[in-house]
Order: sequence, then C-alpha cells, then structure tokens
Amino acid sequence: EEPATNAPALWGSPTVDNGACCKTLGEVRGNIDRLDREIVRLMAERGRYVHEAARFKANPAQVEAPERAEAVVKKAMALADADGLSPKVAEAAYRAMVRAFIDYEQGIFAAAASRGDAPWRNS
Ligand SMILES: C=C(O[C@@H]1C=C(C(=O)O)C=C[C@H]1O)C(=O)O
Repeated sequence: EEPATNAPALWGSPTVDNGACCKTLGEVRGNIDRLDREIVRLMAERGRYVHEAARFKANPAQVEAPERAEAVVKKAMALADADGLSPKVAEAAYRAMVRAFIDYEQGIFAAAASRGDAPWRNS
C-alpha cells in the first residue's frame, strides 16, 4: 500500500532546511509539487528556444546535432555535481529530456518543411 502522508517519519532525522523539514510525507510532497511547477515552467521556456533552434537547421540531421546534445548532458552532470545533485540522476533526466526535445524539434522542422517553409524536402 502507499505510505501514509500525515504520519511521522519512520527513521532518521530531517535533512532539508537545516532539519526544519520534513515532519510528514505530505510536507515533502508539497515541496516537490512546488518545485515541479517551476521545473515545468522552465521546461516550457526551454521548449520555446528549442522551437526557435529549428529555424537555423537545414535538414533533420542538423536538428539532431548529437555533439551539442552530448555536451548539454555533460554540462548538466557537472552542474549537478557542484549543486549536490547526483550526476547519475542529472544524466538520466537530461538524456530523456533532450531526446524528447529533439523529437519535438524534428516535428517542428518536418511541419515547416511540408509547408514549404524550411528549405529541406523529404524525397
Ligand atoms: C536545441 C537544439 O537542437 C537539439 C536539442 C538540444 C537540446 O534540447 O538542448 C540540443 C541539440 C540538438 O539535439 C540545438 O541545436 O541547440
């Protein structure tokens, strides 16, 4: 069954905010929900720049830009390490996120090409 959200912790001592948080799993999740609002807002802003990037690409292979994609992941891992986030968590999250943004950008590019906007033609 799911853990109770209003019961005290079962072990250890609080680790966040110099021990001020957290007293319940509900309090933990309220903070995670607050941060997710910010993360999604930032992802939406990131997505608008990914969309914009498509305008500078001549074909789908350029949309993929694997060297840049790898550099973005490696940078996130280094930033994570400096910020106290597990680099393995950052790597997995960034690989999935960048892959999804590439697919999104491929869709934007393909739609522009089929409108006759982007110069590239499929066949
Ligand atoms: C946004 C770009 O296009 C793609 C998406 C990337 C990303 O989400 O960071 C990075 C490189 C490309 O795979 C870009 O070329 O900068």
